[in-house]
Amino acid sequence: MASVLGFSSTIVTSYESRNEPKLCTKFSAKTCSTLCFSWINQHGKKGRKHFQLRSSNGHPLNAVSSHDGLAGSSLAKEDGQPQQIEDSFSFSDSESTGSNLSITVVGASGDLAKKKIFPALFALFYEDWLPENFIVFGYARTKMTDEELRNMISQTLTCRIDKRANCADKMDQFLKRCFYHSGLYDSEDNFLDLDSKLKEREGGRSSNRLFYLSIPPNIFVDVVRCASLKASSKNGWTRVIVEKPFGRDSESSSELTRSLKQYLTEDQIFRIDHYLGKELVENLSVLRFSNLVFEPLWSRNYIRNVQLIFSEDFGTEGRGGYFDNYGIIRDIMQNHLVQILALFAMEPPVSLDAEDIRNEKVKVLRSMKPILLEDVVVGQYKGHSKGGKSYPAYIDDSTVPKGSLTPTFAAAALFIGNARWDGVPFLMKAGKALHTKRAEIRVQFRHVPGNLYKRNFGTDLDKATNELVLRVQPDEAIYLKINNKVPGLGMRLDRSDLNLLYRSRYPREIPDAYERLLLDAIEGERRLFIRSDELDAAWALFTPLLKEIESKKIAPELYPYGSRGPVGAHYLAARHNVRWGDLGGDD
Ligand SMILES: NC(=O)C1=CN([C@@H]2O[C@H](COP(=O)(O)OP(=O)(O)OC[C@H]3O[C@@H](n4cnc5c(N)ncnc54)[C@H](OP(=O)(O)O)[C@@H]3O)[C@@H](O)[C@H]2O)C=CC1
Ligand SMILES: O=C1O[C@H](COP(=O)(O)O)[C@@H](O)[C@H](O)[C@H]1O
Repeated sequence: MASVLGFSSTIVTSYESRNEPKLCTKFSAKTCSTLCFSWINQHGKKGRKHFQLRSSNGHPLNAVSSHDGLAGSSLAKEDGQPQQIEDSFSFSDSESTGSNLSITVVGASGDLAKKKIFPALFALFYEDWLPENFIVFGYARTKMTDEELRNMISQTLTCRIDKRANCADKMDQFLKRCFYHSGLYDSEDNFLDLDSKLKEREGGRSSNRLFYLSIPPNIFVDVVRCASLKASSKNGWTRVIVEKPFGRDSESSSELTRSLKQYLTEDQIFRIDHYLGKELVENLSVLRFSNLVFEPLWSRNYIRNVQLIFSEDFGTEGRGGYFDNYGIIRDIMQNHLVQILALFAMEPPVSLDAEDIRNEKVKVLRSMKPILLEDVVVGQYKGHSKGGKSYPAYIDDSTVPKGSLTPTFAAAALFIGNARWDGVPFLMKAGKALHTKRAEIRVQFRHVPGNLYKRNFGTDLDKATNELVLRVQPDEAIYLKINNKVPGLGMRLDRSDLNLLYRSRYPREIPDAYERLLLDAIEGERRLFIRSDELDAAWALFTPLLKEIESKKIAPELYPYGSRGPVGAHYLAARHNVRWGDLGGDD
């Protein structure tokens, strides 16, 4: 760790950008301002005369993107028109005026709030990432007191495995900052009451307000209208995190965007895709752009296929009602997998700034060739008994309509029609109720031309090509399959792994994706959030396919709960000369 004197030069050039504000929070506010001020002066970044939070891309934040040509964020005026305000958060503001951060979790009684959002907020608090003055409000229709909310939240809070000190104290301190307000999602009056409660807790300080919409999509617009008209900040920024699904197709997604933009500017909307907050997905660009060995190989010249694989070993039990309206292609492929694909395939961005990265991602999405029905396999799990235990079929769920054709599994071959990737199959596979839970990116390289060791491989030359695997979860790892000489006097080659196993190399708990994304939203860093044109391009890719599947009533291939999925997926891969890497048996 750099000494205090070395801070401005050493930490700033390091990739561990989040050590900076964190380090600062450990110093007195004055020392902190001086250190960061000195860095900003030295590097001339924006010339701002106070400490700034740094984003996950290592840049001091201006907290305003120039996308959409806006110089500042806005909040809606009473007439519903966006009104320009200063959009910045800084510790110096917080020092001089004691500015506050108020986070309202809308849908606080729900599953996602309990499972992910409150625990992530606590983890940020536990690790000193939140500003000194922050409060958290839960909002939902369910009647609850502050104390009942605290009890509910406390069930799912955990401390870092490797840092349990003061856990109970920290939980107590966090819970004291949590409050609850019960209200309807479409009632401006109820949001006005929320505004009064927020103001009371904010104690007259200037305040930045973040709303997390952890609710079903049919009420997004009502909430945004009410929150923006009646509970947005009058003297700081107002931002809204929106959870997927962002529509069901191009039309409904555009309609949602249009409705949201009646009350918010694009800069205020943070469309979350939690896969972009996962450690290994975040590392994809680092691996590519900070190592000489990968980028030169990153094209059709050396890569023969790329596989994006998502599987869960449980079904949709309990979520059948939601799932049946969407299906696996909308639930996983159109967002999580396609976002990873765009990051994987994009050209090097001009910089790590959000707009530079999102510009490159959107180019990839717009270069995608239409997905052909013949390049897609859909499946649905059926009931299965194993070891005396029986597992239900998808349609056994009482919330799923009888005879539903909704796919719980899909595999597809996608192609990018640009110079770098022409002809390279990007194979996606996503499924529920499979034999394993995992998410990974697999890159299979071409054969070595004129390989001198051909005869030492045995019969399966295909297995002898290099393969790079980024295991997103579980047990995060990056490994490269190489060919190696088996030690001894003979000349026999063996497949071996160069293995970066995270739990061995970095034996500390990896933050949950929601922690990174919440912190980014607080800091105004948009890099890991979906811009509206990215969303449009992703829907433009999948909407025709979805319509074709639905209008032709394509029957999904049934596969047993807990199996490896429909055999059709193997035929699909084989037609593109691909072997699924996750089924190879030696991974
Ligand atoms: N759960 C998960 O793992 C994931 C969820 N998401 C998305 O996040 C959002 C929230 O998810 P989740 O917490 O599971 O959702 P829930 O179904 O649990 O809904 C959240 C809250 O919204 C209110 N609510 C539910 N249904 C309705 C309705 N029909 N009309 C009005 N209010 C309703 C309820 O609160 P009350 O009755 O108290 O008002 C409920 O507690 C959804 O958009 C979901 O698609 C995305 C990824 C993963
Ligand atoms: O967005 C979603 O993601 C979850 C899987 O998330 P993970 O972080 O647990 O891998 C999935 O279960 C759900 O169906 C989907 O809506």
